[in-house]
Amino acid sequence: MHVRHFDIKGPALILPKRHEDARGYFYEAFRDDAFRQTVADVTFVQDNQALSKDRATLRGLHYQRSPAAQGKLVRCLKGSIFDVAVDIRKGSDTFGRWLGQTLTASGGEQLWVPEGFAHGYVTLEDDTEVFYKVTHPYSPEHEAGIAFDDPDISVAWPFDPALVILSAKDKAQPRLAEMI
Ligand SMILES: Cc1cn([C@H]2C[C@H](O)[C@@H](COP(=O)(O)OP(=O)(O)O[C@H]3O[C@@H](C)C(=O)[C@@H](O)[C@H]3O)O2)c(=O)[nH]c1=O
Repeated sequence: MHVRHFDIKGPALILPKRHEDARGYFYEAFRDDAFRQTVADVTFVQDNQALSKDRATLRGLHYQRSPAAQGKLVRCLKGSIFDVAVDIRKGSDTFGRWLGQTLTASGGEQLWVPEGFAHGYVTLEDDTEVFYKVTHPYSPEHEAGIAFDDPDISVAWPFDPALVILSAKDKAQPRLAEMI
């Protein structure tokens, strides 16, 4: 697998090596030893899968508070997304900055979003399925969110913010400044 890093320290883009033949392809979608050595020495404890029926469905920006903070390893099983991580690590040089990456089922790219980041994505196609591994179990009492359109963060989402499809919860998320 090939690993790329970003200006914001911590997150990584993972490009698994695909073996193609006449039948199709084979690849190691996740390998614990390689991940620990080249990306992060973490243990994944839960796998999540989400289907979004419509293009422009936006989920986020979400995180779990300490001591239930989660690292997330995100990929697309069907369709494609624009996946976003926002640095909310207190004292970080890049606090409040975001990075975005297109993840496609056809390309197999994976984004590693460590603890200390809020995470969100928007679907680029109808019937998009997202799969992600997390390093801490779901804990509703530690769930938190930030408005996807917080002007202090200014994520360049690939859709008009007025046109995205949101959950009731995500329509009412606070701004990052209100969280501190
Ligand atoms: C996240 C989660 C939700 N649920 C339940 C709660 C609720 O009834 C239903 C849907 O939950 P949500 O509306 O929070 O789903 P969703 O908006 O897809 O939330 C997810 O968004 C992305 C961006 C993330 O990064 C994830 O960590 C998670 O927060 O699923 C679980 O049972 N386990 C879980 O781990």
